[in-house]
Amino acid sequence: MIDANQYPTGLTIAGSDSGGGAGMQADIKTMQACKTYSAVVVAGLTAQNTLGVQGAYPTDLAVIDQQFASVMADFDVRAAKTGALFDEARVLQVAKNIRHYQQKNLVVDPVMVAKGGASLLDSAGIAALKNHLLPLATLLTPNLPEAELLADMKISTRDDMVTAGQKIQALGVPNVIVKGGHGEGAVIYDYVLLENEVGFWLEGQKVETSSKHGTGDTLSAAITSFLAQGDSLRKAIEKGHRYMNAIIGQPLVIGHGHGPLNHGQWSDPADEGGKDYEF
Ligand SMILES: Nc1ncnc2c1ncn2[C@@H]1O[C@H](COP(=O)(O)OP(=O)(O)O)[C@@H](O)[C@H]1O
Ligand SMILES: Cc1ncc(COP(=O)(O)OP(=O)(O)O)c(N)n1
Repeated sequence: MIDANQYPTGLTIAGSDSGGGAGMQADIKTMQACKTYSAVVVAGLTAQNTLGVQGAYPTDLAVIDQQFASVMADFDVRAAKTGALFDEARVLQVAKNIRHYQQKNLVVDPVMVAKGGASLLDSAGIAALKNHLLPLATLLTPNLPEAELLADMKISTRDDMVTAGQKIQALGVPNVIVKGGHGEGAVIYDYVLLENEVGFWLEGQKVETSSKHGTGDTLSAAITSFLAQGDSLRKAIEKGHRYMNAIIGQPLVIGHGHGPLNHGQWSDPADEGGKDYEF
């Protein structure tokens, strides 16, 4: 028998991707692969596939409240993450609930634009995220375009990534990863800046694949999983990065556009053991 201590609960507060590759579907698959149970607050529905987003339908505000109430009444949510939140009203409603339930270990993935170019957060939503959600976050995980917008600067070099990370931290979030997946070159560098620590780099060989829909969701969900399991933030980030590197090299060729990741099942080779179960 596996109980809530061995298989802790993480929460994803995100949009649904009907194509199954990104959004809450990527989060649920990631958490399952990383051995964390996932509860969900659906912030909106998208009609989406590997070719793009055909429609986006934010959830009623009262329904967001009700989902939070249901989840929080029954589960011990040890870590949570946010994904696509669509607009100012959804961001404010989520922030209100995070405050109300005093949710700790909050990873905010400031999802703004899908790979196909569709907007998943309008400009008032970006301002609300910056002013109301970011101060509640344990960790913010912008990609390069999101970091450029939040830090209000162009990012062309690794030095720029460092400066952007510092500027974003100064906005009021203690810990930041500036993800380098959109960068040039054979190696991808993610810059990690943790509270009271010197920044460091996580490196990975760039995998040339069209199957990388949902990479950002997956990384943030993996980190959330490991936080739920009680790992330190640094360890959770390092394990999340190892998980990403392991799965991105096993692409699924499904659909006709940006294919999904193959989330699979994963055991961290660096783990000393004791966290593996028979399924
Ligand atoms: N082609 C790739 N090969 C290896 N790792 C990648 C690749 N693309 C992205 N990653 C990794 O996936 C994670 C998400 O990065 P990124 O793609 O920048 O986020 P987003 O999906 O939010 O745009 C990062 O850890 C990054 O290093
Ligand atoms: C519903 C929904 N949420 C988030 C995203 C974007 O996810 P991301 O991990 O940034 O992946 P890409 O879309 O950039 O591949 C999404 N598309 N849909």
